[in-house]
Amino acid sequence: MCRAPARREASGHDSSDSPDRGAAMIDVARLTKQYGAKTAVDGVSFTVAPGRVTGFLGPNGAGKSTTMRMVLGLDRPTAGSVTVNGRAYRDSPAPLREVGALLEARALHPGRSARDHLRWLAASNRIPVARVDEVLGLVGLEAVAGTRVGKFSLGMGQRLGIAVALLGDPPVVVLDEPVNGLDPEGIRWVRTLARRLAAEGRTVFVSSHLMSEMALTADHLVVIGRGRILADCSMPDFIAEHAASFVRVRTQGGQVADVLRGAGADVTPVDGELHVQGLDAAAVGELVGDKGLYLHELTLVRSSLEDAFMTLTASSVEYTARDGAELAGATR
Ligand SMILES: Nc1ncnc2c1ncn2[C@@H]1O[C@H](COP(=O)(O)OP(=O)(O)OP(=O)(O)O)[C@@H](O)[C@H]1O
Repeated sequence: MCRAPARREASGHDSSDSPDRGAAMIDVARLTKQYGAKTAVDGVSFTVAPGRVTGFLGPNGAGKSTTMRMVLGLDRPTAGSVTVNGRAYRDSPAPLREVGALLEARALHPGRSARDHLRWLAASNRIPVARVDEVLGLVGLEAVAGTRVGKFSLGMGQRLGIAVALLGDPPVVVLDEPVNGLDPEGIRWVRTLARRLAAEGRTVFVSSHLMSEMALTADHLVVIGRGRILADCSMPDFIAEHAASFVRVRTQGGQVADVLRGAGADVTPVDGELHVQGLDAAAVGELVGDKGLYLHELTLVRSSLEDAFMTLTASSVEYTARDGAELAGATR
């Protein structure tokens, strides 16, 4: 089901209990973050499971980055808890080996080369230095490994950020807007990488504003709006539940619409075509054929993730604009 999970009690940050090391997952329990009077995250609970890509979606200001920052111990929850592999991130003795993360705001030393940056991180996390060239290869930055990071394009910076995330070969990977600034080839590369990491059994948690990209990348979705969970379900279930598919029919005259309505279908004329719900394409074709009528087009139109997302979050967009175009812009 595509519902937000029932609220449950916070499990606390106690890391002394034996964590379930076999299941490298992120467990968020009644997580709340307040900034003064503003509740950025409001009692959110969900689990990010291994072996699949979980997409994290929500309009601007929904609380995605704040949640991800709390997962990574960069922000302290006002209430509730987050555990990764059974314990709080800040209690991990080797965080980079446990969770690899790419966050929107990167703190890179502009005068340092990509290789030196990674070597410094490897040394301070007791990661073998040989892993540095491995990850540079993985993200396609070998040729510019000696270039100062300050000269990097946005896309190269994103690749370096992903190299940092993968440096410790972690079982859990958190990527906040990983395709920002990437060209189409880079976007495809991130998609393939995320899917491969999940296929290797890792826990992959990704936020993105690019719906078409998320639809191709994620197996499971957690959708947040105004700090609350709106949906937590598989990609197909989310789309099926929040956006209706229909059969598009082109024909001449009104007889076909009458036949379909007579069979109980819901028929809406739109710009010279009929949008039919309540009958599948085969049934439409057979009914019309039985009456000896002709069709010029018969197409199943599947609704997109974007349709479903817009339907679900329409009332949750933080900066709702009167103008429809601005509203679409508010969800990027
Ligand atoms: N440090 C802060 N101080 C005050 N308010 C904050 C702070 N960080 C975030 N907020 C507010 O908390 C809410 C959630 O912000 P957050 O950045 O988590 O949303 P988001 O879903 O990541 O949005 P976006 O898609 O725009 O990045 C917003 O209203 C934001 O203005």
